[in-house]
Amino acid sequence: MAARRDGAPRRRRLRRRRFRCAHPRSIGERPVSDTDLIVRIAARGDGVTADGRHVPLSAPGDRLLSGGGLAKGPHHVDPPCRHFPECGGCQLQQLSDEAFADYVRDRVAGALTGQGLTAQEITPPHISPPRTRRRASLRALKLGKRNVQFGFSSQGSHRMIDLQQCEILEPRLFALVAPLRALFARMLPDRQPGEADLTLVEEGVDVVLTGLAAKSLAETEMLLDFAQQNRLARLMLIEDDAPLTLWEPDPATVRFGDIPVAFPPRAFLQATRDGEAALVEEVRHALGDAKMVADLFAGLGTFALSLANDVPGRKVYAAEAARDLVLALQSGGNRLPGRIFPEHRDLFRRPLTPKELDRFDAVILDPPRAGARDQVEQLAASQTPLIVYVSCNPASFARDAATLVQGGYAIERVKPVGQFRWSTHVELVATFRRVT
Ligand SMILES: C[S@@+](CC[C@H](N)C(=O)[O-])C[C@H]1O[C@@H](n2cnc3c(N)ncnc32)[C@H](O)[C@@H]1O
Repeated sequence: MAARRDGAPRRRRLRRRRFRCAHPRSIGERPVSDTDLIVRIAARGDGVTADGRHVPLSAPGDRLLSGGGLAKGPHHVDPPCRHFPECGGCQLQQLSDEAFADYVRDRVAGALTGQGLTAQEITPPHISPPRTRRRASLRALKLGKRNVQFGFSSQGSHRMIDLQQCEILEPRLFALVAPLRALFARMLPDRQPGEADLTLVEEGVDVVLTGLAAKSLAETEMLLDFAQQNRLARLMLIEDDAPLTLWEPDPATVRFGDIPVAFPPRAFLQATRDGEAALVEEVRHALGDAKMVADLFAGLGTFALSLANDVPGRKVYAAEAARDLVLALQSGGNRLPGRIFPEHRDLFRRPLTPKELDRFDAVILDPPRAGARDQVEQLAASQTPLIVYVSCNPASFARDAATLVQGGYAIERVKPVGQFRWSTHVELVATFRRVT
C-alpha cells in the first residue's frame, strides 16, 4: 500500500507488528489495561506489573491476560536450558540479555534509592557470558542401586534435578557431571545424600566430595582411578568434617596477576574469571595512584595481590579472618617483598579503628553478604580519603553506604557486576570519596 501523508497506514502497521510480538494466547484472554504490563523485575526475580502485582517467570514488556495467562513481550526469550526453571541454578533465563543487564543495574540503583541515596555515576554492568562459572556445589541423592540424581538443589525445596545440561558451568566442570554421577552410583550408600564441591584452579578441577568414604583398599583405588582418569587437580573427601586429600599430583593453586597462591579446599574464589577481572579493574580504576592501601576481608588476596604491583612503592595491608586463607595470601605475598602485610583478624569483633584507618590513602572492603556494619561505622568516623566497597549484596551494601554518606562521603561511581548469570545474585564495586 502506498504511504499516505496523514500517517494512518503507518500507525496500523505498527499496531499489527506489536500484536504479532505477543505469543498465541487462549481464546477469551485479552490484555486488560496498562496496569497489566510487566514493568520491572523484583529483587527475587518475579516480574512486577505497573500496579504492583508479582508474576513469576515473566519479563518486562509481558502482559498479564484477563484469563490469568501471559502474553510474552519482546524481552521474553526461550530459556536456553531444558531444566529451567525447576533446577534452581538459574532464576532468570526467560529474560533477554538486555533485560537481564537492566535487572542487574536496577537492583543496585534500586537498593541505593531505597536508602535515599544517589550515585554520581552508575556505569553499564559487567555481565558474565554463559558457561563461565568456575565453582559450584552439586548434590547427589541415591534413590536405588544404580539410580543417582545429581545436580543443583531446586530453590527453596529438597527436590533435585538430574543435570543433563547446564548453561552456566564452565565446560571443564560440566564434563565431570556424568563421571561423578557414575561414581556416586557405585559408592554412595542407598538413600544417602552426597555433595561435590568443584572449583576450577590452575591445574584443573579441584573436587571435594562429601558422603563417600574410602574404607577399603578397593574403594581407595576406585577414587584414585577416578581422579586420574578425569585428570583432576585434586581429589579430597570430607569424612566426619575432616578433609582427606587422596590425589594432588601438583599443589592446587589460583593466580592473581602473575602471583600463584595455594588454594585451600573450598576457599572463596570469585565465581567467574571475567567477573573477577571486572571487579579488579574497577578497584584499580578507583585506587588511582594510592600508595598506602588496606584490603579488608581480603580472602586469598584477589585484590591485594592483583593490585600491589600497579604503583611503585605501593604497600597493601590485608586483613582476613580465615586462618588458612591468610596463610596462603602470606606465602603468595612473599613473592612481592615489602609490598603485602597480611593480618589474621576478625573484623566483626575487632574492626580497624579510625586511628588505624587514617594511615591509608585508600581502603578496599569486600565483606560477606551481611555487610560490614561495625567496620563501616569506624570508616565513617575516619579521615580515609577513598573507600572502595565491593559487595555481593546490594541491600546490605546500601545500608552501609548510608552510614558512609552520613559520615561525609559521596558515592562517586558504582559498577554493577552480574557474574552469576541468570541468577538474582548481583554484585557491585562502589567508590566513595570523602567530601566533608
Ligand atoms: C566475599 S569474600 C571476599 C574475599 C576476597 N576479597 C576476594 O575477592 O576473593 C569475604 C571474605 O571475608 C572473610 N570474612 C568473613 N567474616 C570475616 C570477619 N569477621 N573478619 C574478617 N574477614 C572475614 C571471608 O573469609 C572471605 O574471605
